[in-house]
Amino acid sequence: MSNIVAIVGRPNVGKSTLFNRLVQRRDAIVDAVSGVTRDRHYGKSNWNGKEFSVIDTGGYTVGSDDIFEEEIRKQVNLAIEEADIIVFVVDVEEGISPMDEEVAKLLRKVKKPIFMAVNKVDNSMRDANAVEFYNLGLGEYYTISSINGSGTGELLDAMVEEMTDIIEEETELPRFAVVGRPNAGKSSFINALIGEERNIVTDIAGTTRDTVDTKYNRFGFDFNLVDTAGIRKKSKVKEDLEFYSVMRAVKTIELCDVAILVLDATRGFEGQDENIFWLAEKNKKGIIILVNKWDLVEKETNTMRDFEAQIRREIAPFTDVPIIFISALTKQRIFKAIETAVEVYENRKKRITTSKLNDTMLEIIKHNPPPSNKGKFVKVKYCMQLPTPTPQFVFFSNLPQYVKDPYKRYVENKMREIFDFKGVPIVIYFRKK
Ligand SMILES: Nc1nc2c(ncn2[C@@H]2O[C@H](COP(=O)(O)OP(=O)(O)OP(=O)(O)O)[C@@H](O)[C@H]2O)c(=O)[nH]1
Ligand SMILES: Nc1nc2c(ncn2[C@@H]2O[C@H](COP(=O)(O)OP(=O)(O)OP(=O)(O)O)[C@@H](O)[C@H]2O)c(=O)[nH]1
Repeated sequence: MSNIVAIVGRPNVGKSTLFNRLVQRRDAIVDAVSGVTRDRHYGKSNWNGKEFSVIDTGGYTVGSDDIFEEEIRKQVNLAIEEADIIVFVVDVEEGISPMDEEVAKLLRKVKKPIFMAVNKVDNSMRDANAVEFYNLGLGEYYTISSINGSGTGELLDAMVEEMTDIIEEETELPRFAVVGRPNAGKSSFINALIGEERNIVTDIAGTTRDTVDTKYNRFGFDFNLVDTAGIRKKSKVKEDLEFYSVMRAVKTIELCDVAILVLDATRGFEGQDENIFWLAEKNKKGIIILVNKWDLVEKETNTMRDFEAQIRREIAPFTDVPIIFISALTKQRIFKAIETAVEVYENRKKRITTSKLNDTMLEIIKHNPPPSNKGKFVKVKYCMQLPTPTPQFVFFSNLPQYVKDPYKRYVENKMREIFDFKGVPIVIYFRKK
């Protein structure tokens, strides 16, 4: 099950501004904790308790004006195929343009929920001007101002009505998603792992979702690969669209337990790799990094160590993620890769008993308590793991509001040292008791 919202529309109508507003709250928190630079085009958000991903198609249009139209048409078609909800943004200042009409024509045929957002309605004077958008034949519209936020709450209320509660289905087998930028070697890795589909045991067609999990047994491990069919069957048209690869990554990450991020060793760890990494982290999925095409790298002393150090700098403070140097071509360390993915899967399911957690963590906190604030001392009384699919811990204390991020990170690092959550995002809350 996924809730993927795609924002479409012609350039300059305010898609990015709306995107920022839709993902802001959640991203702001994530940024503060991890010190990550925010990715512009996709993010994770929630509203009224529903979680969803938002993709801004706008940022992907490159090139001159005359190829814009074709690009936008492709993006709208992909959004129609792949997203769960589409927000079509139009601009009240400009009124209906021929491009809007084109997009509306594509959207009129679609069965998925479509929300037309008439943007730049910054004041009620402009409400009346929005009426002309009825002519696009998409029915009701929402008047919003992405800049000052008015109307966006109503839009979100209506959108989440169409969303499902994402409940992580308990499966017996680990679900792995192989993600990475185009040409990193994802298909080659999958082929090296499973050998041209010869080892398919069963195809489990998702009943409530439009992707396919395929069950494999390799090297003695049972696992599902999420949507390998989708990765391999893609058409030529889709291949060169960055938006397409992002869409697939967003989708398969939502459906997996562990994201296997494939990098191209000859290119390093770059922007798009980082974006996918943090997307998996925000989705609280297990992560392993495979540095592929290692056969092509000139090995001198410390090449591997330096490469690894560079990646760890980029992913700080979530640094205990397994990094494995592989070659899909020569099949070097393919076994190690899958073995590690299974380990991360187990780490993510790990349950620490309340007594063990309190015995170890309260002792550590006693020796190094949170800094006092305005002469008041924070006392942590007890802690427990929450019954969530991914490790989350709550520490009860008298003054939780005084516990700041650096201290939370300290606690997280201690927990990682003691309990081994390699490759797994963990969340720590301080609550009042
Ligand atoms: N008055 C007003 N201006 C807005 C509003 N939302 C966006 N804008 C302005 O419209 C311009 C375009 O906004 P963007 O968010 O970059 O538009 P976009 O659709 O993402 O554009 P592309 O990235 O080119 O596809 C910017 O100058 C924004 O400040 C709004 O609600 N009211
Ligand atoms: N030398 C070397 N080449 C590799 C390796 N893995 C993949 N390649 C080559 O890299 C190119 C891209 O590999 P693919 O497996 O198609 O990459 P992909 O990530 O699936 O690419 P997309 O389908 O575009 O997303 C192909 O030419 C592969 O032969 C490797 O370990 N070593």
